Amino acid sequence: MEKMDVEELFQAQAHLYNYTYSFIGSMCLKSAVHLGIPDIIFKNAKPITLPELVLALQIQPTKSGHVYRLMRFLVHAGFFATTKLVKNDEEEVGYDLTPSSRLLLKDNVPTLSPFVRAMFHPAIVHSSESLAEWFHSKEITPFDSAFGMSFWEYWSQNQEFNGLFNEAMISDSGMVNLVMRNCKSVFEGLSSLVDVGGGKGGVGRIVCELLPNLHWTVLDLPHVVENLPDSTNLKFVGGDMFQSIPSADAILLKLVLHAYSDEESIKVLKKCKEAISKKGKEGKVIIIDIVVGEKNENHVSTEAKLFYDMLMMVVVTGREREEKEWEKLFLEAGFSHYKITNILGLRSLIEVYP
Ligand SMILES: C[S@@+](CC[C@H](N)C(=O)[O-])C[C@H]1O[C@@H](n2cnc3c(N)ncnc32)[C@H](O)[C@@H]1O
Repeated sequence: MEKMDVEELFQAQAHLYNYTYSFIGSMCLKSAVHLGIPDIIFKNAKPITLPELVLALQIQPTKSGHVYRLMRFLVHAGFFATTKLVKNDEEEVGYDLTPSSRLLLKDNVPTLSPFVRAMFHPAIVHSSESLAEWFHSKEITPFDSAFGMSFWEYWSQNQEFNGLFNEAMISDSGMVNLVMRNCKSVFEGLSSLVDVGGGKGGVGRIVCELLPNLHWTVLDLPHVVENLPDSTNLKFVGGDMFQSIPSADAILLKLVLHAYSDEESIKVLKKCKEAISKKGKEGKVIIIDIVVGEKNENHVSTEAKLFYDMLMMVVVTGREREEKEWEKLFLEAGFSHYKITNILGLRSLIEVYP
């Protein structure tokens, strides 16, 4: 065989093995979160040596040697960095945080620790294992095949899952909320808005503080909004977006439509159009969600968006859409034009007009 062909084959082998073993990478990340390694390093206030880390972990003494191997992998994967430390004239390696592991600090704002924990829930991991069989089955999603009910039914019936996922959604959406203040102009001039599937009202609190004259209503499923107290211009309503949406100048759908099929999304968008047309004037729908294939994407962000799409395929009926696919939904729901702005990291802001 030619030298070049062999090199290419070995490179292909490495590529294949990397994806075959990426679940081991996920489990190493899970271990780091469950063992609390990011918080231990943060509390140390300076790079931590291996013996210090082992001591702080309070693990079985026989496992100490394996911590080095776990850290070597996680350093390679970019979750920790190493620096050289000199102690008693001896050189030692110190482990430090990287921007990715800073996002895993429990008490930091923002933190993605609850999000990462929830994604490792056995219900998610287990349902993704039946993806291949699902292509042959008549079940709507691999999650339905695995649990005999939809993800939404499982969420409402399982107390632990409900708590874990609500926290996960709050932490994921906290990343978008970081730059929500920069979106003030999108909400200016509106006197009322319904935040459909608005969860615990995270965005509402931020925007209402900036625009005290804007009346913000969160519409979400009754079990999500029960017992949430209203404030001056923020109120919570339990309901079902497929049944009815209160009228307002604008509707916000943040991280909602990607969890639903095209048919379901068109149904919701039609209800939104009715809701913004009731007052005699036509308002707008504001969508915050992933747009796949945007100009400013790099390899890492494209991969994250495509992973999200696979997750939507495993657990719900939704999908991550390219601009053309979004446009098709808007036109079918009776809207005439839209504008996409990309200032929210993995998510984009789409303003849709009747
Ligand atoms: C991914 S979360 C997004 C929450 C919030 N918009 C945010 O960005 O943090 C999706 C939300 O849609 C809500 N939801 C799902 N089905 C719904 C329905 N039929 N009617 C109203 N809300 C619904 C869920 O309860 C959940 O709070």
